[in-house]
Amino acid sequence: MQDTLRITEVFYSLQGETRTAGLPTVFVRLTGCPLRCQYCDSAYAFTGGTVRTLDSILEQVAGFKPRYVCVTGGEPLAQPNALPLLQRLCDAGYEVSLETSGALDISGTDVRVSRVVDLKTPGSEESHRNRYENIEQLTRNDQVKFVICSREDYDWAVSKLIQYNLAERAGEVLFSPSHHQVSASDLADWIVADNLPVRFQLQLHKLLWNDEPGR
Ligand SMILES: C[S@@+](CC[C@H](N)C(=O)[O-])C[C@H]1O[C@@H](n2cnc3c(N)ncnc32)[C@H](O)[C@@H]1O
Ligand SMILES: Nc1nc2[nH]cc(C(=O)O)c2c(=O)[nH]1
Ligand code: SF4
Ligand SMILES: [Mg+2]
Repeated sequence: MQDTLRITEVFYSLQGETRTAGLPTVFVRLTGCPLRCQYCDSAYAFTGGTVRTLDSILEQVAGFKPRYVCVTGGEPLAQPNALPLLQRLCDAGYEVSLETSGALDISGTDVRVSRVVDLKTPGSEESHRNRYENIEQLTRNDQVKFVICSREDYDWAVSKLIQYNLAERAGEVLFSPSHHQVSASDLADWIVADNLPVRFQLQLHKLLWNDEPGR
């Protein structure tokens, strides 16, 4: 029996988020997530999916001839075979990123992977799941993300930024508005007013394609 993963979709699009936003990227979306963030835009990946071998996933990715590959979900790290998938994608020469909730241990991932660790804010209703031990693992190749639902979430994110010295520890700190839950321009204004060392983000794929699955 070969190594398998449960997969919701594999698609080629423009990266909508993170430090590679705007660059053509293959997405591998793994099925299943132990969290239930109130804003989740990927709830269609909680169930269903297809069990596939690593070989078949690698072969499909190669068909797009990408430079960038993003492993997302669902929660990728909830499936043990996410780790060999990440390693094999790196071995194949792609620049690999991993989107993770930060609720599971990130320490087993290949060092070549840029881990995008979402620190869940109180407004997500899943902040009790944050695994703060992950912060010690972060390197300059990694990214930390806050999805902000309100001014209270913003203030919370600033307190974590300072408490854990995140701007020094990670290569990027990303502040993104929760889609339609906080004014994007208000969030931008708060960041400028506070002179924060963070990168403001909008989800480009929602502006371009209104959140269609597979984009
Ligand atoms: C769908 S999750 C999959 C990976 C992982 N489960 C996680 O939460 O990071 C990918 C990213 O989309 C973000 N996201 C989900 N719903 C969103 C929304 N409504 N607005 C903004 N970002 C959202 C998540 O916070 C996360 O950073
Ligand atoms: N275009 C595009 N960029 C993305 N970046 C992260 C995504 C995700 O769902 O994790 C995503 C997505 O679903 N689509
Ligand atoms: S952890 Fe990620 S996939 Fe899971 S519910 Fe939250 S945003 Fe959605
Ligand atoms: Mg998405």
